[in-house]
Amino acid sequence: MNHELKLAFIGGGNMASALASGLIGKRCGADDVHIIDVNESALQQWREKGTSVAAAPDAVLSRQRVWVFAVKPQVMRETVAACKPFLQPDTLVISIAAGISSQTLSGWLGEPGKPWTRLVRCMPNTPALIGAGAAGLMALPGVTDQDKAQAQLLFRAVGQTCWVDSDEQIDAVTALSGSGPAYVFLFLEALVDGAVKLGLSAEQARTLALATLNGATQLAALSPETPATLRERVTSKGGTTAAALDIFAQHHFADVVQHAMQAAFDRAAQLSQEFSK
Ligand SMILES: NC(=O)C1=CN([C@@H]2O[C@H](COP(=O)(O)OP(=O)(O)OC[C@H]3O[C@@H](n4cnc5c(N)ncnc54)[C@H](OP(=O)(O)O)[C@@H]3O)[C@@H](O)[C@H]2O)C=CC1
Ligand SMILES: O=C(O)[C@@H]1CCC=N1
Repeated sequence: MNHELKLAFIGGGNMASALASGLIGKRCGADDVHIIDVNESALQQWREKGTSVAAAPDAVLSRQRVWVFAVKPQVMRETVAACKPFLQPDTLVISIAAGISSQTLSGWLGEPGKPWTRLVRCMPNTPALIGAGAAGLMALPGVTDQDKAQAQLLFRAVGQTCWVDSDEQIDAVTALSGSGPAYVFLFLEALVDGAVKLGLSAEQARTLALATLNGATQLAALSPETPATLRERVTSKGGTTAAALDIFAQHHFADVVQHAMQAAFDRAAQLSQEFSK
């Protein structure tokens, strides 16, 4: 275990919990992690995990080499301002907030005319909770190779990572894998409800629907064939799958998915505009 990794989460909610649960015991000890959160019940849960906690930024932050900002975008500016007095020249700052651009963040963290560029913007997702996350990362010029390796190590501990080059691409990652688990859960709910309407019990439906999503995605990941070919293999001419896929096509399923992703992407850009003022 790497006890060199001294980590702070500023905001200890859903996403910080998902990340920390993969990291503690694997990349660092609980006592290497410091949590700042305004919510007393969240802090109590962290105390039980063995981390140090504080209700407001404190001097412990100065000793934590990596800071992960994990508060909602709406409170990010005031949170950054409160933490800023504890920044050290070698602090690696990581933000996981949706829709706050690296330029805006580096302005908030830096001084007039001297933006803070030791900054990684990251978009993770909640399956990190079980080590099956997907995260896009982007680094500003002040990030050293060692910092990059450190950030990569952090998020690799809880899933797959992918470096991207721009804030726009982070917004695209947000629309795909950041928000994506919610799309999959929606599809799962629809499959289960559909199966119950067709006469299966909720338990039977859940077991088979989960196994189908899991099996199909594993097959797509392991097979050299494209998803389109794998889909065709399921689809017998004049058979049941063709009947179902006809309905998806009539309702423009692919368009609906792409419109939904565009809305997530646009919302990220809109947040980014709002918070750059
Ligand atoms: N949830 C997800 O799937 C993903 C979320 N993200 C990003 O992660 C960030 C956090 O999201 P999520 O974990 O879902 O949010 P949560 O609301 O679960 O967690 C945020 C935590 O921060 C606390 N908090 C509020 N204000 C402050 C403050 N000033 N200082 C310290 N802590 C504060 C909140 O307390 P209280 O509840 O009392 O306000 C809460 O405990 C967001 O920016 C989001 O865009 C990124 C990828 C995926
Ligand atoms: O819904 C949101 O804004 C956050 C970002 C990605 C997932 N949850």
